Amino acid sequence: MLRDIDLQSIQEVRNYLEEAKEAQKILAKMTQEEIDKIVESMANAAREEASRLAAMAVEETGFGNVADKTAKNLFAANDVYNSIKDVKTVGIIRRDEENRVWEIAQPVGIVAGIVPSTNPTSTVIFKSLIAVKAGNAIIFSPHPAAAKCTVEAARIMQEAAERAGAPKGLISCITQPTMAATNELMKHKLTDVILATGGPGLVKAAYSSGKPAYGVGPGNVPVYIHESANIAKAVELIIQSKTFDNGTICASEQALLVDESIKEKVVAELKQQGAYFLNEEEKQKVASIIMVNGSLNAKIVGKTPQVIAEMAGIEVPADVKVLVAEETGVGKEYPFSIEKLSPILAFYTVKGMEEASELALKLLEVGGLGHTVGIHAEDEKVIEAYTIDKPASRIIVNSGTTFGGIGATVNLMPSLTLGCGAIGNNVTSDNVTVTHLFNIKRVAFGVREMPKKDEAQKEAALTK
Ligand SMILES: CC(=O)SCCNC(=O)CCNC(=O)[C@H](O)C(C)(C)COP(=O)(O)OP(=O)(O)OC[C@H]1O[C@@H](n2cnc3c(N)ncnc32)[C@H](O)[C@@H]1OP(=O)(O)O
Repeated sequence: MLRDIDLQSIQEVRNYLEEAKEAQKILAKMTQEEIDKIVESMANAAREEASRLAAMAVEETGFGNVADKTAKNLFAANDVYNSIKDVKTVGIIRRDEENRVWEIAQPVGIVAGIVPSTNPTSTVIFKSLIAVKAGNAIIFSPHPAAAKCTVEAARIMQEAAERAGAPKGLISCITQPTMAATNELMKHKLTDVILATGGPGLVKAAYSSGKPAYGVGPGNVPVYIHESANIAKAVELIIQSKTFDNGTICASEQALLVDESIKEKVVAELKQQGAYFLNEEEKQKVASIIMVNGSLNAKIVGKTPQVIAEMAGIEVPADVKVLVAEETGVGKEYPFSIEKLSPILAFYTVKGMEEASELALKLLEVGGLGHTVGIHAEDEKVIEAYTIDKPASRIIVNSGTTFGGIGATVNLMPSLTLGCGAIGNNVTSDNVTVTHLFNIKRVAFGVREMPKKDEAQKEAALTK
């Protein structure tokens, strides 16, 4: 039985879809220069509003911190923008005269953008930029716990687009987030593609909608520290990455797999750089708040180690950056082994690469198949042997996995929607970007002829 609010929100979606259809028709007639001007204006506005949107997101969700959320918004406004601004997306985008094939960009039309509560404004900036650059309209479905800041981010993007000549209704956002509205958006005949970033339930709903969908599965990133690693540097990179926005990015480190031969040095370095190793009693207390009803407890997501410690009934010094628990088990019965989206790390000791490999696979099977793994090592032979069979779409070497995964510190496509490939139930293993939001039509000229029928028969007789 639908409630009044469901009916109202469904009507809101239908109105946005009608407006988006008209807006996209206008956009589809624009030149590359006109579209580029609009996208540039959007990126500029995102840059100007980065810190205000970050503050709104922290206030509304209680996840992360303003400085890092500002950096995340700026990552979308700068890195993502720079990576797409020169991509051709209008008309004939490639002429291969040697093979006589031309490629023509065809916008997908209307994109449904599902936005997670962990990255509620940066995802809007990112998805708006790639959708409009590819010639599409986009309608956002915000997470209920982050609706205000997501609506505001979409408003800023739309107004900036309009200032540069875009039509009304190109970018919009559901203001009353209900599952009825989100389902309407995902299933409606006017919706062409879904870009779903968020919790597993919603990604599954996107795949079941019958529409083409780019969904993003969960991460559970294991990071191997091999004995050849530069330990001090590796620990510095890991702490910076793991603590960014209090651990809310799905490519952030979840478990360290450390060679036994260097364990003592790694532990000392971690302690030196702000890690707090939980004793057995403290470990049990923290373990008891990591999960509720078999899933991650949203109350610990994006919180500081001090807040998490207090929730667990323990006390840690004010300068602690990350909580670490030594662990040997893997699976839902071992809460430290799951994706925690907070500054909590599991620490495993391994006897060399083979054991690390087996353990990494088990950790990925708990919930991060196809997502991301990391390795810190100087020996390239080890790097090659370790990485080659990993079921992960991004294998980040000697860099924090948060920044590596999203393409900030390695040469991967800058993105806030990270595909996990078929093994993660995703259609792509790419970092999703503008090229995923237009289709390519190919004009192919005849360059050879099929053999004529009688000639083909003669040839067949001769070869008998
Ligand atoms: C590159 C990157 O970093 S992408 C990051 C993407 N990854 C993630 O977001 C991590 C996965 N997310 C999660 O695990 C969870 O969202 C958490 C732990 C962060 C927060 O959890 P919670 O808010 O408690 O739960 P959840 O996100 O599942 O949603 C709560 C409710 O809102 C509903 N909801 C979520 N999104 C929407 C939406 N767009 N529209 C309508 N309803 C929605 C859910 O269906 C759920 O409803 P229910 O309580 O009736 O089942």
